[in-house]
Amino acid sequence: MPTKPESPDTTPAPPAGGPDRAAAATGTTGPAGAAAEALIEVDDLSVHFAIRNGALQRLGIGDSGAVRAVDGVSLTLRRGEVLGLVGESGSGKTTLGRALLGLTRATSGSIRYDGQDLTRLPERRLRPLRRRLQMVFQDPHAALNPAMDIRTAVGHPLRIHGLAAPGPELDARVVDALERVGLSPAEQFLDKYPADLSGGQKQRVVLARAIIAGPELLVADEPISMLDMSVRAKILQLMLDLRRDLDLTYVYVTHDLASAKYFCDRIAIMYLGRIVEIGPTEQVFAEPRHPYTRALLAAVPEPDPARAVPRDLPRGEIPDAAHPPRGCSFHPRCPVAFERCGWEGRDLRALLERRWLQVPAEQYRAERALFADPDRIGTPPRGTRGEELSCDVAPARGHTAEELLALLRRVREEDSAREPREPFWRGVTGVREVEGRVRVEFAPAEEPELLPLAGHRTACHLHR
Ligand SMILES: Nc1ncnc2c1ncn2[C@@H]1O[C@H](COP(=O)(O)OP(=O)(O)OP(=O)(O)O)[C@@H](O)[C@H]1O
Repeated sequence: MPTKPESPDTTPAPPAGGPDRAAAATGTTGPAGAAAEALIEVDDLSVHFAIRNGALQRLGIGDSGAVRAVDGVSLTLRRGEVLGLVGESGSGKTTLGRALLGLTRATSGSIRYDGQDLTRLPERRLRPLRRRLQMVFQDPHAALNPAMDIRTAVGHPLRIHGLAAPGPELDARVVDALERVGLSPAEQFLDKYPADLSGGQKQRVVLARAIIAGPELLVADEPISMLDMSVRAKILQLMLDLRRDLDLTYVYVTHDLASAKYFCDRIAIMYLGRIVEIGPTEQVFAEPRHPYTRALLAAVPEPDPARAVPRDLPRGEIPDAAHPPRGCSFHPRCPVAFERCGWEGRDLRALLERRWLQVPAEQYRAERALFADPDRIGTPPRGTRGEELSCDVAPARGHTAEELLALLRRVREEDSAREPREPFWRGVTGVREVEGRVRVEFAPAEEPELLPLAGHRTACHLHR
């Protein structure tokens, strides 16, 4: 790993609507100092992708809704910083990164850059801005056209933005860009094709193409993950050198905390379309506050076996972004969840599924047979965040609500006697019979807001 240069600034950006708003967006309430200028301000940004189930919808019985890839994100990107967007697959990092460049359209919210709201600009007005807002993709092999020589590939942004016509001036600028990314003597690369280059060289060409038109921001989406281990650190170091020499700002999209630790000034931890923790990298690593951040950090391989920590993330998988969990999206996986985190009907289903994996087969069959439709307990309508304060569970034909009620009470008692206790029951305020069904009632819940804590910001009810 390269040595991380001194951070240019980890103090808050100047207020963009009052100090509270600035603090909320930057993820820090650190001491005032030489405030870095805001390059981009994102306010309450959402990107939802419509789910279309064409044939069924035409019949009026289809499943509709939206994947909430980015869901109410606010942040300020400061000029000259490296901001990491970190999270598991599906957390919305790439979509947020693309939205910052206008490559993916926002559903709502704003992205202010250079006095304009990118979310409202038509494509023809976005196009000239792309010279200053560039993307570096994960796979350098796919990013380069195999039939295009390096001269043409790297010079392409200058041509499409009308900054240079083919000829000596364009060639000189291509040579300069290639030299800046460490490909020298650059002239020897001009007539080569991607197939003539190694993976690391291709990523350098991709970087040369990204910087040639004088950008301000590079959104780099897993720029080293497809590269050989031996060249990853060199590419990150090159990117840091380019930032210094060309006054660049980076958004670094990654699921790899180790590289984020060395590369980023600040990191935003994303979970299911939201930022759950944001702050200066050192602080987030030294004092992670959100249980999800802690779980991610615990999953980073520990080189020192004496300090080995559990590698697994908490139980369960990242939920479907088409209907995120009620309250805090992380609560179904959270080891320290409590009453107000947003328990709901599908958590009961997950609990029963876990139980049925553990009990003897005969007991599993007997218990499952009591439920009319155990696979759909608590399933919220597609496209909605669970909002129900209770969930009704119907008994199977031939069984009664009393039998179901007795079973659920027994499960609750068993779970409550166990260590560690099952957190689900902490959010259950009542289990009773209503009109031939069993109603499970839940404590009120809110979505946690990003609030300041220990120099960074965390969205977790534990820290309110
Ligand atoms: N064009 C699209 N149409 C529909 N759904 C999409 C689209 N792009 C992304 N999604 C969905 O949005 C959610 C967020 O995806 P995104 O790629 O932004 O996450 P990510 O954190 O970058 O994941 P990865 O590391 O796997 O790229 C996922 O549920 C994904 O399936």
